[in-house]
Order: sequence, then structure tokens, then C-alpha cells
Amino acid sequence: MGEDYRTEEDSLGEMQVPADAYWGAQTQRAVENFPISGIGMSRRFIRALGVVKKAAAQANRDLGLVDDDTAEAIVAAADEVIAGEHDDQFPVDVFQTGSGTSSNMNANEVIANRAAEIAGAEVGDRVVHPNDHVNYGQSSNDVIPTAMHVAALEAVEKDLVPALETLHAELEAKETEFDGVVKTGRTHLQDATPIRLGQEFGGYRTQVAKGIERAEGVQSNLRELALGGTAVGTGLNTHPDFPELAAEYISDETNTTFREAENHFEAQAAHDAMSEAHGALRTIAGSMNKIANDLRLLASGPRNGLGEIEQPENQPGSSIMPGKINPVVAESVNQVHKQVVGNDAAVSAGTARGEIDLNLYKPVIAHNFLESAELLSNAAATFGERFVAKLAANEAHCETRVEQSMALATALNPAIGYDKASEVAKTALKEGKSVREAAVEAGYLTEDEADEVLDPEAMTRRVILGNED
Ligand SMILES: O=C(O)C[C@H](O)C(=O)O
Repeated sequence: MGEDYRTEEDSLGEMQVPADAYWGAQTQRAVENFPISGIGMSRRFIRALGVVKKAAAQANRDLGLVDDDTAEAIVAAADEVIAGEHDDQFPVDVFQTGSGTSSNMNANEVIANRAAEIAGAEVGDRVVHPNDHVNYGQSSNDVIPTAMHVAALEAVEKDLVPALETLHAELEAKETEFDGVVKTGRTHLQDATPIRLGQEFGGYRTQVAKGIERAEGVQSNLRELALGGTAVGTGLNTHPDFPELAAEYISDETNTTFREAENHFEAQAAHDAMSEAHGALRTIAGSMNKIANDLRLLASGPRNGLGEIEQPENQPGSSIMPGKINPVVAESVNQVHKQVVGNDAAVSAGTARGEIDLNLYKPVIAHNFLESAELLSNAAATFGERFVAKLAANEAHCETRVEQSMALATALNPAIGYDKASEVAKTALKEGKSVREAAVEAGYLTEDEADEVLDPEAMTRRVILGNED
């Protein structure tokens, strides 16, 4: 095997770390202490750690607390972390210390060693110190909540909202395209009064529009940053101007707006903003699940189902049944929904705890939140582009079926009253006739009156048919 190692040191003594690793002793201890899931912190979180460390170095430099050369080397190293050049240097498991100290120290060590290298020194010689320089005036207890909010806000604002906008645009296009397709409405999964397919898609489009509003509505609290609270929220060991200055640098780096937390004790001891925001993600996942389910039902068949819409032929559906096409992309949305509901349980369990001055579920909250945001972003865009965009209406089938619907009898109520309309519906069902035939045969309507009162398209509007004068 012959893997090369070098010796790194922390307050507990020496540790052997892989020779080519930028991480140091504390990260190595965490690797050995937490062989739990093999799941590391996500790209968005690692990027956010880089953003926080860069901003902290800039603010500390401005405040004269870290010398210019060291700060510049930290900034350069943090830029590489932000860009994703060192993701393989973050090996610490999600299921680690509840404060995320191991991830904070992982960032401190990687940035310190890389900064030393940039400054012309050797990796491991601690000319840039992970605690004294990279972590100056900070604690994991304010760094990790700050990274959580930066990562969560970026995931919602920059990934999820644009993906939902894609889905929204595709649903809106179908709303217009299907506006003239009259079909049977369904309540309780039973035939109900007619509806236009475009109206149903308008409902889906509005669900997604409201989802976008929800994703935007929860952003305000995520814009608050814990940085500057240090260990317990009091700010010991940090400059009074540090939180505001660092928040400005974080806003510049991310091209969005962050601000110092209204209350640093709340910002470290509780993560209600993450719970609130994940509630929106769960709601959005539920909307997408409902839409996906409906489209699967409407596309069921093609010969022996509802068959009102035709689904795209994205891939052969079956390994054994030739010619079968399945609504696989919609099913994938259904899978994502289940995962997000599970993640919501983890996020809300984690945010509902936290003892006294520190919530101790930070890594698991961050991981589940960011997984939900990523899954939903990918699912929304894919659902829009690879499923909704390719749907077609089976117009002729919709028309034939709606003419046979018993629910057309509803429109008879204003003209002949509920009791006679019920009698017509029962006769039609018993004798295999349409409502129109049964109503005319019973002598309740003339042919002309039936044309006017039993017009399925007219029934899709807010009208009282046969009552124009
Ligand atoms: O790592 C830190 O900065 C603090 C740690 O989470 C602690 O409170 O013990």
C-alpha cells in the first residue's frame, strides 16, 4: 500500500495525516471518531464555509486584527474553497459533533495549510494558524449557523426559485394550450361537472406560483447571520464592528443581502429559521407530489385508464412488458417528496431541541435542509422540462367521455329542479342513455333547450344555464 503520511499537531498532540491532505490533526481525529455514514457536508455547505472564512479574514484585516499578508493568503485559499477546488479535503461525516466544530476546524485547517502554501511556506508549518488566524474572533457556534444560513439562502434563492420558475413556465404554457379541452371534472374520484384541462393546469400553475412566493417569503430570517456571537452569543474575543463588517463582506461575496442577527443568543441557540424555511420546502414538495400524482392519473392507460392526457415517451417502462411507457419522471417527483418529508422530520426534530445556549443538531439540520433544496431544485426543473413540456391532450377522448357523464345533470337544477334532474340522471344511468337523451325523452327539455342547458363547454364557466332572460 505504502500511503505517505506527515505529522500534524493540535492541543491533544501529534496525529498522522495523509501527506497530500490540506487538513490537519483535528480533522483527522474527526475522520477517525465519526466513521458513521460516509456522507460528507454538501458542496453548498463547503462553499458557505469558504464564504464565512473569507469574510472573517477581510473584516479582521480591516479591523487590524489579522495582518494584511496573512489575511490575503487566507482570502486566496478561501476563494479556492468557495470555487470547489478543495471539496475532497472535507472528509468529516455529517453525523459528528452537534456544533459542527469538526467541520469548522476542517475549514480552518484546510484554509490555513493552503494559505501557508500560497504564502510560500510548507503545508503543516502553521505560519497561518487554523485557530489564531483563520478562526480569529469566531467560534464554531457562530460560524456553523452562519454557514447554514448562507448555504440555505443560496440554495433557495439561486437554485430552487429558478427551478420552480421553469416548472411554472411549462405549466403556464400547457394551461394556455389546453384551455379549449373540455373534460370530466372529478371529485371523490367520481365524475363531476365539466372542467377545461387548461383550468386544471391553471390550478397546478398557481400551486407552483404560490410555492415560489413561499420560497421567497422564508428568506428574510435566513438573511440573519450569527457571526460575531462567538461561543455563547456574547461576542467575547471579537471586535464590536466585526459582525456588521463580516455580514457586508458575505453579502458582497454572495451577491445577495445578509445582515447581523437581531439577537445572537437566538441565532446560536435556536434554528427556527431553518425549520420555517424547510416547512416551505415540504409544502412545495407536497404541491409537486400532488401535481405529479394527478398527471399520472390523467395519463393512466393508454387503453384502460383515464387517458385524458398523453405522457412523453421518455424511456421504455418495463423490462418484461413490451411497448409499455410509464410516467417515470412524475414518479421520480413522488420519490423526492417522500425524502423531503423524511428530511422535514429530521429538521424539525433537530430544531425543536438545543440545550440552553447552543443548538446541537447543526450538521444534521444543515445536511437535510440542503438535500431537500437540491432534490427539489433538480426535480422541479426536470419535471417541467422532461414531463410537463411534453404532455399532449387527448381531446377527442375527453369530449366523448364528458358527453356520457351523469354529472351533466347538475346543470339541469336551475332549469327543472333537483328532483327531476335526479330522476333524469337515474334513468340515464339505468338505461345506458346520455343525460341529454333522458331529459328530452322525459319531456323536461326540448332539443333546443337541451343544446343550451347541456353544453359541457358552457358548464366550465360561472353561469346559470337556461336562465339568461
Ligand atoms: O467549537 C467551538 O467553537 C465551541 C464548541 O462548539 C463548544 O461550545 O464547546
